[in-house]
Amino acid sequence: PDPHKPPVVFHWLPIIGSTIYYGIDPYKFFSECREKYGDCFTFYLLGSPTTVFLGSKGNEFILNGKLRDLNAEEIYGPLTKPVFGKGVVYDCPNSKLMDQKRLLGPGLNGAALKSYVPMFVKEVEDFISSSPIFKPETGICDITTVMAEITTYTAAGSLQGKEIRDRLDAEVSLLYRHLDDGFAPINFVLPWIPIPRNIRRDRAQKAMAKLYLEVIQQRRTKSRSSDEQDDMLDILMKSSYRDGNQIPDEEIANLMIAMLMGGQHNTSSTGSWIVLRLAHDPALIEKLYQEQCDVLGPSLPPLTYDHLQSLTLHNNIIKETLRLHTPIHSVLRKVKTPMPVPETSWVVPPSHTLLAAPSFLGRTPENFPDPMKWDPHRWDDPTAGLVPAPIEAKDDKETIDYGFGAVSLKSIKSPYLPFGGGRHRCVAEKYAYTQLGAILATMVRLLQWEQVDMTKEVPPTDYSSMFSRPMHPAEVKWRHRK
Ligand SMILES: N#Cc1ccc(COc2ccc(/C=C/c3ccc(C(F)(F)[C@](O)(Cn4cnnn4)c4ccc(F)cc4F)nc3)cc2)cc1
Repeated sequence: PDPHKPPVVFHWLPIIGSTIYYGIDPYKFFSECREKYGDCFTFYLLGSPTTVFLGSKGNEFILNGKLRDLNAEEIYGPLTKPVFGKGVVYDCPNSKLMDQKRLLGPGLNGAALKSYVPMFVKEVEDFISSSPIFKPETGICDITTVMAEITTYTAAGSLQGKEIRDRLDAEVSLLYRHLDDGFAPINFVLPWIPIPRNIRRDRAQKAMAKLYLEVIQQRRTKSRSSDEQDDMLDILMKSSYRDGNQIPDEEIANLMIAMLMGGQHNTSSTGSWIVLRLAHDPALIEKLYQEQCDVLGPSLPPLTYDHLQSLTLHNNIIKETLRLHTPIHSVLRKVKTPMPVPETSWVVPPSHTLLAAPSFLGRTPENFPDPMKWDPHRWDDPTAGLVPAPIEAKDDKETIDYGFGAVSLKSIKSPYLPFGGGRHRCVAEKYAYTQLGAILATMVRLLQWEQVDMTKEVPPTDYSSMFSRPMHPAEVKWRHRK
């Protein structure tokens, strides 16, 4: 083995290398490799030498890597450009992405976010009162299907705006499905193959973008009643890039599609896992109902953003679910300049892809006692998930601003990073918590549920799609709360 490179994971097959092992269960694969090779090792992912660097040193090395050394858009661009469209996210220089993240901020935080909560609640109430699935008094449903619909309606009913929401039942959901079918790991390597799925994806992207352009035109002509809170579309229509130019309408449309895609997969996967984990321990559902009665009063008034901030058990359930069920398990970067691995004689060459798995630390006993136990109460301990900081930790206050707000430097050392870190850190964390919190609180008010077979374990994880999710079918037995 080459003393100047990280060790290569033994594999039988050329090209395929360890792809299948990794694809079936990344954490199991990483854990076995870590036993043999330590935190930094190289494996072959569909022919590409992929260097994994686990632990907080690896997270720092990759998530806080310098722009001249590491590149995200080279890896993600081919996959996301056909789905999101031109000129946004990974189809533009990183500086433009940082500017786009800055401009998205106000639509994902503050007054806009607060205004979404009644919309989230209404969408869940309408879904449960009108969907044929919930017509009877009790029944069995596939929670991944239900959560996908609830997530789409709550995202459309808030972030996407009224016009898109109103067209959701008919054309938009079909377009969304065609777009989504094009969002598959195979498109990391072969995004251009003209298979029907990709041709439909390209057609759907154009049709979706056209829809947004029509809505933008409509809004430009008819001035909206001023008392309504601006939604994301309003905010982007009023926004300008750092260079003073307004965001072109096409880029506004494509950013809205990116938000829809990103939000959809992360929230529906996490929402499904929350329901499945609670079905395995239904007493917790009653605890959640009790928490709402205690905190909001037995009359259970209409839910507000401020209410959600005080529902501690609800938030700890989301937090604990994200620890074991982080939708994105691997963060990938292209190496652009040879990168020496600190405290070793190794240099990662530009032919390699770097892979960080921030949630690997969420499964290590040194960071979380009994790590594979899903226990929301572990977060009642104020020291849970904190890195044992040396006394003289001076960089506590130090932050860095990549262009969309201050990100703390120390936070990258945390063993709990479900929203990533550094310049590519998620800007929609608060939106995600608010959407999930509103969905969970409303479902708890309307339904009770448990596993079809209470002796079973929680379903296994399907790591093979773009976002890890429960293996299909994931069924729960539910009934309307009296
Ligand atoms: N055999 C086999 C075999 C081997 C391996 C595998 C599977 O291996 C892998 C490896 C890596 C990955 C990475 C996932 C990945 C990355 C980027 C994105 C994204 F860009 F899309 C996103 O970050 C998503 N996001 C962020 N926050 N919210 N959404 C985003 C950004 C901004 C935006 F506006 C909208 C967005 F939605 N999405 C997903 C997934 C699977 C299967 C089978």
